[in-house]
Amino acid sequence: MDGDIIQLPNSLRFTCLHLWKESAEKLSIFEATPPLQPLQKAWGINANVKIGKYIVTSQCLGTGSFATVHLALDPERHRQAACKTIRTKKNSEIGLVMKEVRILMSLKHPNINEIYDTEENKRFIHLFLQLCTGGDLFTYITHANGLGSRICEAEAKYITYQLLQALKYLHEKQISHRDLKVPENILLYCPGPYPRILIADFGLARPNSYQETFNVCGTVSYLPPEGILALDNKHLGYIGMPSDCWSTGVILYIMLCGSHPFDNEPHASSNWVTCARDSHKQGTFASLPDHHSQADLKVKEKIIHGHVEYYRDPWIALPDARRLVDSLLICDPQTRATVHSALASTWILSELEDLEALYRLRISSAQV
Ligand SMILES: Nc1ncnc2c1ncn2[C@@H]1O[C@H](COP(=O)(O)OP(=O)(O)OP(=O)(O)O)[C@@H](O)[C@H]1O
Repeated sequence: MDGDIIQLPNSLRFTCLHLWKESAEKLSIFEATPPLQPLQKAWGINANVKIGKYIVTSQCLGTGSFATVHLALDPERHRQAACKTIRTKKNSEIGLVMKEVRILMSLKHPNINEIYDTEENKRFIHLFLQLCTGGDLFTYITHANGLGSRICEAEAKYITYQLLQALKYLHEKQISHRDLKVPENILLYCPGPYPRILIADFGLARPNSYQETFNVCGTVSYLPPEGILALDNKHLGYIGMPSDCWSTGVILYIMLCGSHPFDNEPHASSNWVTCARDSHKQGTFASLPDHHSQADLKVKEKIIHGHVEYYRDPWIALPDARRLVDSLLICDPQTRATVHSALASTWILSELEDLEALYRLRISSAQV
């Protein structure tokens, strides 16, 4: 401890000095005073700060279009958390963020990122969330092993099973997520194979999701055909739950074959394109540069025609998986697979016992 003295008889006397490392030397996610980044300064978190009962560190875990997320510590419960900070300018924005909070607060599921607390001041809303240390699903798929930007069938099945469990829970509560995508919104609870996934970012989630909405939002390359049509025709609406099922089909396709079913041109980068007309995420779509709009147009066309190519590996060897992807990527939302029918697909049912056993062992037991 700082100040302790070790005295060795007839020998030297040592005084222990607790050395506080300069921030520039710290790199690990779990260290309390890591290097500063300009964004963090702009966001107002540039050193350890106390927000409510939490100590929010300057360690940035990630940034989205509307939020920045820092590592936080809860000294009362001796646990770490992720502090998602959203800058709010108008009262209406506060209302929309609080909508996300209310939805999250009403949810408790092993595959949904839990919210612990919120703190609010004039400029920011801070959401304290369950910490995920495994990164996002996209990074996992592209870096996990030597399969070249895809994962093995067994892992893809286990991840799909978890995703469907979370969606079943949400859809039974009449909530749709509407922004499921691999790059940011599916996080891994911790590193390692057969990861536990957590759905994050409920900023576009919608209650009463059996109702048609005219406010299209989400990421273009994950939107279903009816969402794309509604995006371009303001009088058209779409329903959130079938939209989540479509996105699940896209995610499953990506996991198994390592490319996007519709956004697969070499320079098509519409993956990042977020569009929304009904939330604090408003306006992004409108401000796209031209070349992105072009790439985006192609992706939109492919989605509307619902043409999925299965010409490459590994589809020949995976007929049941392909049938499930096909059923989730049906253009007509009325006949598209639901979460229940996806869970009852041959691909899932053929290994249900093993899936359930692994899920119970690694997830349900960890929740208790
Ligand atoms: N609970 C968490 N634990 C660890 N990291 C997280 C957590 N939540 C978010 N992050 C990181 O922060 C990043 C941004 O978070 P999030 O996607 O929620 O922000 P956003 O601005 O709402 O996103 P978007 O750009 O999709 O609108 C994520 O991509 C992820 O890397």
